[in-house]
Amino acid sequence: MKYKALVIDVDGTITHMDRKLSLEAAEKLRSLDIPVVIATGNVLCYAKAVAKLVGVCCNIIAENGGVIVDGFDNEPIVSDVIHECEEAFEFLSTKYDMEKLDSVHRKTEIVLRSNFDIDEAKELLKDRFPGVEIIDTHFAIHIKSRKINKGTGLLKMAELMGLQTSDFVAIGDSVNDLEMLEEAGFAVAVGNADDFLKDIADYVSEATYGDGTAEAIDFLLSKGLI
Ligand SMILES: O=C(O)COP(=O)(O)O
Ligand SMILES: [Mg+2]
Repeated sequence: MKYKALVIDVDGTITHMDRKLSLEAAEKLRSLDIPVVIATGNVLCYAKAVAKLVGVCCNIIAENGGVIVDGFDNEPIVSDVIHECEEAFEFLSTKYDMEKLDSVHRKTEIVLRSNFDIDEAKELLKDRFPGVEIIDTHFAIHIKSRKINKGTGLLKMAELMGLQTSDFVAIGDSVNDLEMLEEAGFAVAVGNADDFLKDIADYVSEATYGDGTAEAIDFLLSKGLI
């Protein structure tokens, strides 16, 4: 089977831990003759810049599926899920000294500096705010709605592109990629990925970060899968 598109995470998958872009991964993505969708927990404007500079513009799943756009100048689809996240944040702010990140551009979730006990916060939210989850991507802490994730984002993006989610290869590194990899037709975890992601992947790269993405793309090309 030849997959028709690729959906790829950004931080930890085409960037290193210091968030510097892997030029090798960018080169590989840019050279593909199938559409490449950027899927990230970052905000839309950041994801658009990534897509433009990497040269894979511009089908984007931003804010972990909360914001979706299929074209640089098209109107984004923004999920109306911020309210419960805000309420959960206000509640946690009575317990911890919390710092919001990227709040000016964020429309569907709240991202925080990792300076509080996340496991304790998860317990505090569990019964009070069942519709909200806290996830740690190793790059930031997200208070997000359980209604959306990169998997629901991929479902919507596939519809917009006239494809099935099974037509996609998905590549990721962290907890916020799990649903996307489960939804796609072929799942790739880079070498630095969390173990639970490697457990469900069809291919696990030896190499890490962008080198892992480059390795996976070479593998997929060598097998005629893309
Ligand atoms: O936004 C984050 O926390 C991580 O970003 P990513 O989804 O591109 O890895
Ligand atoms: Mg990531």
